[in-house]
Amino acid sequence: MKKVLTIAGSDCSGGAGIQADLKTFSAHGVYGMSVITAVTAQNTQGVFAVEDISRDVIAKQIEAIFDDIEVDGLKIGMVSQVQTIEVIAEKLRHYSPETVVLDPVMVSKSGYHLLNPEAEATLIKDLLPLAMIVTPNIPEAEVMTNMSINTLKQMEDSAKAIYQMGAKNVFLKGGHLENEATDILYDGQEFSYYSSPRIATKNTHGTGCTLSSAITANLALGYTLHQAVVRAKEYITIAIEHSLSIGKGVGPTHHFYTLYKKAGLIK
Ligand SMILES: Nc1ncnc2c1ncn2[C@@H]1O[C@H](COP(=O)(O)OP(=O)(O)O)[C@@H](O)[C@H]1O
Ligand SMILES: Cc1ncc(COP(=O)(O)O)c(N)n1
Repeated sequence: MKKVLTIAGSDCSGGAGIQADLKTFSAHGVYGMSVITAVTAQNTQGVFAVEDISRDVIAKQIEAIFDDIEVDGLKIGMVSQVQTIEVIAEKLRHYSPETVVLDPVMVSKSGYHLLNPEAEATLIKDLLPLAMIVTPNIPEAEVMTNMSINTLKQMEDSAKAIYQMGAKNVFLKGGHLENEATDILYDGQEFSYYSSPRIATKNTHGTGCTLSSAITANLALGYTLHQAVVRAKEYITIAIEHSLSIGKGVGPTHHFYTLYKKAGLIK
């Protein structure tokens, strides 16, 4: 069985972060492991508290995994603080895993800064070069490039600018624009486009976490980058289509729809 790791924050309500990542991994039939960078108190309505895990305990979690278990794919989500980023980068440089997906999580859908704004430059400097692919949403790409993005052309310009910062592949998600949900991949030479009809739902809590975990799982399973992205886009589209009206706010995606349907548990 392929073994896949998420380095991210915990979302106690189970919609985003570590919890979304592990559900996505399970749905892909890979063995999920987690290094927790921060514990958040959040739900479908907002983020109410965050406690960052110490540098030392993050280091120990990473060592505990890599010193014992082969890691076939790894994703990085919420990293909170400069010291969190520095210790992750130091450990990854030591263990040099090949397949690293970086989701540069910055602000939650409810507007909470999950990444300290002072740590944005460190994330770009220390983590971008270690990643095989980086998956910003539009607000994150705007922060990274200081550009405003309202059109597909502006998405392309921003993806190019992120590539020039040292990313090997840039997957810019278009969920925050109107019309179709079009994401783009830039590999330094050409653009590929991945579109799906926009689904009319408010339940998109954790979509970014889910998508980057699905890319990671598919890469670990041996798919090429392009195949992994196509499969992940299919996965997130089904997960949003069957998203769950759990809680009073922005509900989570459905990770097991396809599995349950195949098993005859959903008619
Ligand atoms: N309403 C929607 N209908 C269909 N796909 C969507 C919708 N909202 C987001 N997506 C897709 O979900 C994925 C995550 O999108 P996005 O919302 O841009 O990221 P984030 O969750 O990081 O803010 C992307 O593939 C995007 O195109
Ligand atoms: C611990 C944690 N990590 C990431 C997100 C971003 O979630 P979204 O994908 O909805 O932007 C979150 N809300 N909480």
